[in-house]
Amino acid sequence: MQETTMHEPDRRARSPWSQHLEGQEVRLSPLHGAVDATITIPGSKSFTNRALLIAALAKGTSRLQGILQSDDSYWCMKALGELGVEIEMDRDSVTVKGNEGHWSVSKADLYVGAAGTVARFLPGVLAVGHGEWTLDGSKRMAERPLAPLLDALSSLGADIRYKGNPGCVPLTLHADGLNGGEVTVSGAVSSQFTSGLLLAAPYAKETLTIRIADQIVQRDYVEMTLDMMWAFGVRPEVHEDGQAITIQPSVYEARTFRLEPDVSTCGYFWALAALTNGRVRIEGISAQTRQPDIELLTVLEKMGCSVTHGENYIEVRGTNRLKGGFTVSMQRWSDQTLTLAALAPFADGPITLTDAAHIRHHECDRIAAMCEELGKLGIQVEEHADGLTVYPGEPQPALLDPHDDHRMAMALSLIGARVDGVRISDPGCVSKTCPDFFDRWRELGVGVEVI
Ligand SMILES: O=C(O)C1=C[C@@H](OP(=O)(O)O)[C@@H](O)[C@H](O)C1
Ligand SMILES: C=C(OP(=O)(O)O)C(=O)O
Repeated sequence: MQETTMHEPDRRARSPWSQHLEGQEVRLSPLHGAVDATITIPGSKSFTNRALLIAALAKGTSRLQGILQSDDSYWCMKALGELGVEIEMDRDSVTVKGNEGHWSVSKADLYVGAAGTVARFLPGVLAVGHGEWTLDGSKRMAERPLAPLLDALSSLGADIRYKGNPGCVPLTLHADGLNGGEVTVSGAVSSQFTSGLLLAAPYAKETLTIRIADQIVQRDYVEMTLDMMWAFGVRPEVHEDGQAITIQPSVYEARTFRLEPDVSTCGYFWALAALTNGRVRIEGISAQTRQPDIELLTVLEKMGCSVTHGENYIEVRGTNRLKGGFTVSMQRWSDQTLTLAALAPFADGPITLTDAAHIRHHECDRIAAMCEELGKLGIQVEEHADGLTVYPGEPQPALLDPHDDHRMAMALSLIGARVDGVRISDPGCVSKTCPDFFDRWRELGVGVEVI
């Protein structure tokens, strides 16, 4: 068996909440029989980091229940703590004492890890204050696009100097309040630029209108930001068919808030039911969620699974032969592209995933990385500029590289739950959003050995 060089993970970006930091690889062995479980999943990364930042900007003390404890939320809380925000944790609840954008520490070195939500949401939050902060992140973060957001903030008064690649971290941000007026931003590479401007917008000195130059990929995440702003008492006005949003100067009001489970994480567990002709019920989630990855359920149904929506749960039952032979646009919910790509070899026809060119800018180039790893398993794949086609096949034993990407590791683990001999290097990378993923996998009956 040919074994190629693995991508060197950036371990500095792993938080104290990570696990298997020293683990070289995880060896997976298939479930005996079908999964049959009722489980809960920790809070949504997207809700957690939005709620933390808004609570820090708010007037009063907020209580957030059901937060995610992972690398991405750790770096968010750490940065807020370094700005002088008081955050107290009690299991999965936090209280955050808001300071209305008056950061008490006006000079600090802040680190965002590998968290896109922190890298894209923190600059605006800083720009409303007065001070000078440096911002740095993981090696991959220094390659991920930030320029559309930073250019917009510069045009509103932030003074940003780049220490490495222009438009990327590391950088220094000097702020003396955010101006109002009008600003235009692109949503074609990431929805997070628009969300990052929106979160800060109520604290601009005057009314701010954000114009979106093009089509936002994964638009639901912007809607999630708007919902969260409403929940904390701010009223953004969306106009021009959604292409412009106006925010009056206003202040977030502290709230007590229970966060939803992370639907992106739920996806791996529902997919496990699909793959093993089993049953997985996840409690605490409903189809009414704003989280776009809920769309996975529609595709699982198309593949022959049955989905039951209860009062406070969603259950997936698998099938003994998954159906393929279709194309699906991943533009709105592209975090599940890798999940579907991992299920696809077990379907009865090829599956083509399209409209996801932006995921080449995520934790790794996810299209290229998935094609490479499926290739190592002997699966036929075609790489397209905006996606991939995966053909039915019989995965062969292989050592796989998650490319320092939590979703690559979790998606590839699905294959290890069905066929013998799948090994994945650097199992600790799952800590970006689900540090105990492999314990959960083991509890559901998958053989998991971390060495
Ligand atoms: O705003 C958010 O919480 C997110 C937006 C999406 O990113 P992009 O819009 O950058 O693709 C998504 O992939 C990410 O996991 C979370
Ligand atoms: C793209 C993702 O994360 P980020 O928030 O770092 O963009 C992801 O979690 O799949």
